[in-house]
Amino acid sequence: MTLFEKPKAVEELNVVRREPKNSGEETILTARPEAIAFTPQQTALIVVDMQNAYASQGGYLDLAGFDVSATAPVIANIKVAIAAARAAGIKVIFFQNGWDNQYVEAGGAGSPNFHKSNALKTMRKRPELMGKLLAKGDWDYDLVDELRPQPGDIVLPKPRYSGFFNTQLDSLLRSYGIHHLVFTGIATNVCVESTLRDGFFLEYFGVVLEDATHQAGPEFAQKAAIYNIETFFGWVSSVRNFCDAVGYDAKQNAA
Ligand SMILES: C/C(=C/NC(N)=O)C(=O)O
Repeated sequence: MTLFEKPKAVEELNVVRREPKNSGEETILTARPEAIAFTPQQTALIVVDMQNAYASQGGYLDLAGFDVSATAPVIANIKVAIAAARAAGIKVIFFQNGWDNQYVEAGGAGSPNFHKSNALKTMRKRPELMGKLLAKGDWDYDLVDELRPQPGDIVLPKPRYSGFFNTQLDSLLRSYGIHHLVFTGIATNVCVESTLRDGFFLEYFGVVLEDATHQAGPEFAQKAAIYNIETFFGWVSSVRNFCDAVGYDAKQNAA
């Protein structure tokens, strides 16, 4: 079997294929509600906001009262997905959410972000945290140690939940000829879903690897986001299926 040959099990299934057809060698990702075909050269792996703020104890979500105790397996799964993407020639794009340490980019009281951001609200309650939560240059803003960008990866700062808002994402994807986006990161129900939705409106095919994501809030928020994506905006798959699709043996590469 060559690297991107279709596995027998999915050959017979209903497969979503973009038209005009992808120009490179195609592979098929097992997903819900149906399998989806993509070419690695026209696909990006999007790593959403894997910062201490969202994934570490003592980071913003934790301080704001959200449960981050189950993020370690998510980090480990994202690490595998990143390695598989790099090995297959899939562009890896990291997002970092946040603002300058004076919070000018967060918007003032004229911005809904000022009123809805739980980071900003937490800092208004606890002024000693001002200049720390989601502030560029602080530990909270940094990507977690386990997920470090490498040469060839792209790192994009973003000031709001959607990765398409006020960033270079759309123009970068267009210049690379990328139209399939594979999503990982935190939080499924906020920045992952917002970015995937905006991508849908811009004609990008979005797939979320559900075991490489984690919600902000109760478990029903994860279930609802996954339901929305699977039913209305895109496709849902797993890190294992992604590795299989690109011919990456996670076990062998872990050794
Ligand atoms: C709640 C929240 C989520 N961000 C994200 N990266 O999904 C926030 O930024 O306040």
